[in-house]
Amino acid sequence: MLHIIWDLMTIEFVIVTGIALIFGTWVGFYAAKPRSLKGKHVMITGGSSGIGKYLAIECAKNGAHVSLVARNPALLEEARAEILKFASAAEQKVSCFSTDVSGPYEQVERTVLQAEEELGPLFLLANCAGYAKAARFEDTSVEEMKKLMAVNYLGAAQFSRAVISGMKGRREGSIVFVSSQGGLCGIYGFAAYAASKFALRGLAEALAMELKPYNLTVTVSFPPDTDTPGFAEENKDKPEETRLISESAGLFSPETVAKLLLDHSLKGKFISTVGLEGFLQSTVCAGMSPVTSFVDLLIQVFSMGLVRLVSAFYLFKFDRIVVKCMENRDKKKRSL
Ligand SMILES: NC(=O)C1=CN([C@@H]2O[C@H](COP(=O)(O)OP(=O)(O)OC[C@H]3O[C@@H](n4cnc5c(N)ncnc54)[C@H](OP(=O)(O)O)[C@@H]3O)[C@@H](O)[C@H]2O)C=CC1
Ligand SMILES: CCCCCCCCCCCCCCCC(=O)[C@@H](N)CO
Repeated sequence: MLHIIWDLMTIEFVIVTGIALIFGTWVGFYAAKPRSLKGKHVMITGGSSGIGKYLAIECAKNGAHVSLVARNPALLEEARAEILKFASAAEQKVSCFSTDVSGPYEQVERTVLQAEEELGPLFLLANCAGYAKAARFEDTSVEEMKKLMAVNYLGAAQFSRAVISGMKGRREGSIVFVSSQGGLCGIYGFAAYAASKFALRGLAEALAMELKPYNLTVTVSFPPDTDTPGFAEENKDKPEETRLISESAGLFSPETVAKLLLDHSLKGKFISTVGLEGFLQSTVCAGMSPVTSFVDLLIQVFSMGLVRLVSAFYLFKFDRIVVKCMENRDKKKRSL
């Protein structure tokens, strides 16, 4: 009996994947026309390092003027010089703004105003500034919880709030949020971090509905572990459990994450994922997120049950990791 159900589900999956692939090829190559960035102004918070910096490089390659927002002025200048090398035209500009995204709102507004004076009206805002702190919940200070929320969530919310009226008036533009695969399912060691990344999804969904009539799109990216300076920092004191569980979604380069994110954003896709696990996870977590891709909707409709089953295997594996790590720690303690 069980194997008949399994066979039926497999057949269903193969048919759906087949249809999706044919449609996907058609839509991907012929129908979906990405918007052009030539001469447009793109603002990237967290643009001086990691995913944000590579996103800036991609935008520069596509002919955009780029404004970078981060705290450290030296790092900003360094990134500016690197990004300029990738500009496709001599008149392209890259400007730096040393602003804390979690600082006072007046400062955020001033940064946006100044950047628009220098580089023109904003076409795309990418909220990449953020950080991760991996620790068991009882080892996480309340201060750290507040800071994660202030930088990862409020930072993105304040910048979005500051650019929206202008974009609505112009009837063109796009907002990008960088969440995380840890913003789709809560895992060991990421309690405080996950909350800040889940929050971004709620914001993005509501905003997408508000902005759609104004021809504005919202994209939220859910990257897996990405090889950046921020990732190296997070690894210094990351619990073994968090590392092992995260690893099951793979490790990707910031170039890959940034390229996909820009492509998805310019095509108006709401969800941007990287890798097979990322795609499967976004499928099972599709919920009531906006429908921006017919192919994705088709895949979600026909494979949701099966992918949920696959997710149960992953969760089972994660629980095993947690138990194993606990046993190993106990063993070590006893041998001391
Ligand atoms: N790397 C990874 O494995 C993953 C990362 N992400 C998310 O992607 C985003 C980028 O991460 P990643 O590229 O690894 O990080 P990096 O640490 O390499 O870069 C972070 C950037 O954000 C800036 N930044 C940090 N805090 C603030 C602040 N308070 N105000 C203004 N700017 C700030 C940093 O500059 P400065 O310090 O000078 O301010 C820097 O430019 C983050 O939101 C992260 O949570 C999501 C999934 C996986
Ligand atoms: C059918 C379902 C399949 C799903 C399998 C995949 C499950 C992945 C678990 C979560 C991975 C969390 C990575 C967070 C990376 C991150 O945000 C930090 N590195 C930040 O710097």
